[in-house]
Amino acid sequence: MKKDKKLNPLVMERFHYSTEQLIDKPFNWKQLYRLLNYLGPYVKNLLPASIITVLITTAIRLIIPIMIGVYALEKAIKEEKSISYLMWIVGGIAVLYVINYVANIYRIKWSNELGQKVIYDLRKHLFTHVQGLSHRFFDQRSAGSILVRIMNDTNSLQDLFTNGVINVFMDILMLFGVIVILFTLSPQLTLAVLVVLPLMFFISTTLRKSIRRSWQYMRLKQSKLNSHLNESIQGIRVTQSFTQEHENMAFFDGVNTENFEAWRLATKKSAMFRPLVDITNAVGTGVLLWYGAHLIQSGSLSLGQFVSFAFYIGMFWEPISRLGQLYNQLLMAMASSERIFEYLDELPIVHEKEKPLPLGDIKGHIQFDKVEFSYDDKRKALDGISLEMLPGQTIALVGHTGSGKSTIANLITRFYDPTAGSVRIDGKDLRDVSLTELRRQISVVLQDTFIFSGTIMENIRFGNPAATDEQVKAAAEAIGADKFIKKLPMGYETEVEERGNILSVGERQLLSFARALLADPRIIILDEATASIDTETEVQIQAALQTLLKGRTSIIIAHRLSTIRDSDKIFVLQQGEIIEEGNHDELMEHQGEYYRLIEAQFKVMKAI
Ligand SMILES: Nc1ncnc2c1ncn2[C@@H]1O[C@H](COP(=O)(O)OP(=O)(O)OP(=O)(O)O)[C@@H](O)[C@H]1O
Repeated sequence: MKKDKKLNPLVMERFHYSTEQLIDKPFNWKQLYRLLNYLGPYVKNLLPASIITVLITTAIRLIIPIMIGVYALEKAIKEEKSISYLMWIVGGIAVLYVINYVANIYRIKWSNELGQKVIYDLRKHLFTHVQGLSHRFFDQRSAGSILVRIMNDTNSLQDLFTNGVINVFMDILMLFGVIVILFTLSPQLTLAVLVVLPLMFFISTTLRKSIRRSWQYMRLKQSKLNSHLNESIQGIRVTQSFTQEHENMAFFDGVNTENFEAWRLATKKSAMFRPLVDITNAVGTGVLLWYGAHLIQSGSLSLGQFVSFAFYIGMFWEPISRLGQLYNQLLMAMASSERIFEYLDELPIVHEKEKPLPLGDIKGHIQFDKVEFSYDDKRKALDGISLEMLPGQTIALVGHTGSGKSTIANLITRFYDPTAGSVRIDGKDLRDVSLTELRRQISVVLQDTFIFSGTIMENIRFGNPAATDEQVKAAAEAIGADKFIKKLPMGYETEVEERGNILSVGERQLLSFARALLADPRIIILDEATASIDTETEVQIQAALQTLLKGRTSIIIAHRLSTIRDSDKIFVLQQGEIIEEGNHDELMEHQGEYYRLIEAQFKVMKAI
């Protein structure tokens, strides 16, 4: 890279990426058993079918060398000198090859299907499980790291299930068959040739271990590269506005080089493996020829037996080499499955009782009774909150940043349970009622509206999947969102990307209001956007709010004076405690914290 600008080393230190550790765990039988349980649904169809094809192909491969060496060469040609005998054997071999061909096609088809299905099940299980986990789980992890486990870790198990399980069976069978046949043909020659076995063993274990480590190391570098790339693209706007492209590029260059070097080392080591195995084979073949010739001369081995023997020796190394590879594959799979099972063993902290109370249609009466809550068991986010919100009331929560407003909203939707005290809706403790029934009747409109990839129509329909197009449009009209939607190139059918980048902040807000209106909840929680929007949009949003909040218990984390002033009750929070409550006029008269907050807001507005 051209060094056209001097880099500040301090800036380079800002790049921190937590990468997974190199895992070189010992073999864990319990975990393997748990993993193999995923084969359960296939023990009656795909698994036995694949095993039968393996049995057929292995048996045929074991029979053919005997037919060539002992029967064709020795019996038909040397002893009987009969062409028709030879033709029968050749015909038999041809038939066996055809059967082998067909069985192989099905072996590959079925074992691949088995592998794919197991991974499909595992990924589905993992995704379903992760989706049901509590907010705390997602607080502690980045979306990227969760993605890696659901995709990469399950992928790395695919090979094990596609080839590993079936091949191990085939290889063990083959090895066993070959050894028995070799000893039957000539025990002396077998022992002589097997002197290279320790050499083979040494290469397999030592070199393979080192190869595996270098591939793992390469993956770590790759994951660092991925993280940097991910962050760079996600934050590209900020990078460009602070002109940090040069630093980004320099770091990228560094990681890219590291990745390249790691890859080069890994391929270099891998390339050494095959020639070393070939050398061992060559030594084995040398011993075979030299000692075999000696045995033939002394009359203790026939030529036909020798030929068959040579075939079998060729077949002997293949399963050994593959079993070594499988062992590596298993260790890698152990590392991945450990990460997968760690997620699967994670239980939702907030979970429904076995027999939850039916909630029915709620009125929207909310009570907090001496509620305490902490996210991390260290700092209290809520400290003894008691409050009441009556059905249909509009409640404003105000206070400095970090005072606990969003936490109150999180407890009403039961994303977390209180550490002490209780939250009740219509007199029922939230821990006793059905979670689905509860959340179905509450809508949350967040400051940063999440737009899903799809059309505008689909995004609004997210509030109520059963709604018709007309109902969606009616909701958008009631909120006043239809004006901007109609101006879009395809109207309601305009595609928006995941983050809704083509929409402005105000438009996204209106879209989320329409979504919430369509859900028609009894309780609505609204985190007002702090971003300043133009007066016209402000007026539009105020009107939309009136439609949205009418007849529902509404909790607003309020920033706009107009919302605060119109609300039935205001709770002022400070460090997790309610320090004042009342309506706007009462609190202004009191001249306490609320008064100071409003004064400060006025000063800011005047300054603007
Ligand atoms: N997921 C979390 N994990 C750990 N601590 C958290 C988490 N969310 C919030 N907190 C902490 O809990 C406290 C209360 O946060 P909360 O989000 O309720 O404040 P807030 O009043 O809504 O603030 P803001 O107006 O900035 O949104 C803060 O000290 C915050 O740092």
